[in-house]
Amino acid sequence: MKISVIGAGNVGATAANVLALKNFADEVVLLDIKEGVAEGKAMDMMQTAKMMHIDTKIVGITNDYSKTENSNIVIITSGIPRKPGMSRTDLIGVNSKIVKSVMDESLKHSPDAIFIIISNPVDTLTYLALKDSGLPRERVIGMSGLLDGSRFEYYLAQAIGCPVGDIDAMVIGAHGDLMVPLTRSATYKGVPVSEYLSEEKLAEIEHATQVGGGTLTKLLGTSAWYAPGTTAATMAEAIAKNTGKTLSCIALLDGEYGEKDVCAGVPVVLGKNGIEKILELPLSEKEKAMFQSSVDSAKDTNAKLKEALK
Ligand SMILES: NC(=O)C1=CN([C@@H]2O[C@H](COP(=O)(O)OP(=O)(O)OC[C@H]3O[C@@H](n4cnc5c(N)ncnc54)[C@H](O)[C@@H]3O)[C@@H](O)[C@H]2O)C=CC1
Ligand SMILES: O=C([O-])CC(=O)C(=O)O
Repeated sequence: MKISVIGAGNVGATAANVLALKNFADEVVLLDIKEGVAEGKAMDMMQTAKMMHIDTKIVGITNDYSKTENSNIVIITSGIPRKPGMSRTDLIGVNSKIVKSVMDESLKHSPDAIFIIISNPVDTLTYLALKDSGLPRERVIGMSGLLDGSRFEYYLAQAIGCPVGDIDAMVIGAHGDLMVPLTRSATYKGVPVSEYLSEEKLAEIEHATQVGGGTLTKLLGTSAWYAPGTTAATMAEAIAKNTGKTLSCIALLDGEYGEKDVCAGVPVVLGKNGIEKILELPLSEKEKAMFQSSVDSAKDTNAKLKEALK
């Protein structure tokens, strides 16, 4: 199993490190355009190998895609992150061009790879990567729902006062402030969280989840990386190990949830072919309306692509 991570910044380097710690890949290649940075980070990680029981070989490279040859999975994190006060959509001008060129180069060297897109605005850049490459939707997957769900679970666990591992909750929709935390089906040890938390508290948690990335951006001065990098590695693991786990991921919708020709977060069964299946949840009328508004926001961003790529 060979996995390439394009972009050796905060998210890319974290993804590579977590992949190495998970220890299931033969090789992880970290590539960046900044001279020496990927090499340095790979060397630094390799110097933890004995202490952390890592058998995976981590290779760093400056812009030489031949080293990514025949990757099974390519994770694209290249691009600029937002700063406090910016929206993810503000990144489209710079990042659409970067993702398009990185996708083209990666595909030349790894024609059979499954692609995980991270760069923002991620729903739209997943759509771009799909359309530009002409790959089937099974092989181009965006990362966000699992991350947003982890934030939702964190906030719920904080409020209930329990370990986060005892909470199960999911977020669907586009990766923006209109994302849809599925509170109705969120549980603490199988019991609806509404048994433990008031409507007001749950509304507060939903909002905190929706703006979770922005909150971290304000605190850090740039956007988050530990949970995003870990989420990317976890998606790659589900694909590489063919687990069939259902994770919320960004997929091209083709009639599911009444939507077509748009990428947004939905529950996806991940396996050796990438997207094995999209699960259609029985949403309430309120959830359906929220999902619709969220997907409409992704469509609005998609409409900016043509101009952005000029
Ligand atoms: N989908 C999601 O949920 C999340 C998405 N993101 C997005 O991920 C992206 C990366 O974020 P960070 O790692 O924090 O940024 P960063 O600035 O730390 O790293 C980005 C790296 O990409 C590299 N890069 C730029 N152009 C490149 C190219 N053409 N080829 C190869 N590498 C190139 C830069 O040199 C830099 O090292 C941002 O767009 C951010 O918004 C971040 C967190 C979560
Ligand atoms: O907030 C950002 O810009 C980065 C991101 O998508 C996240 O952490 O959710």
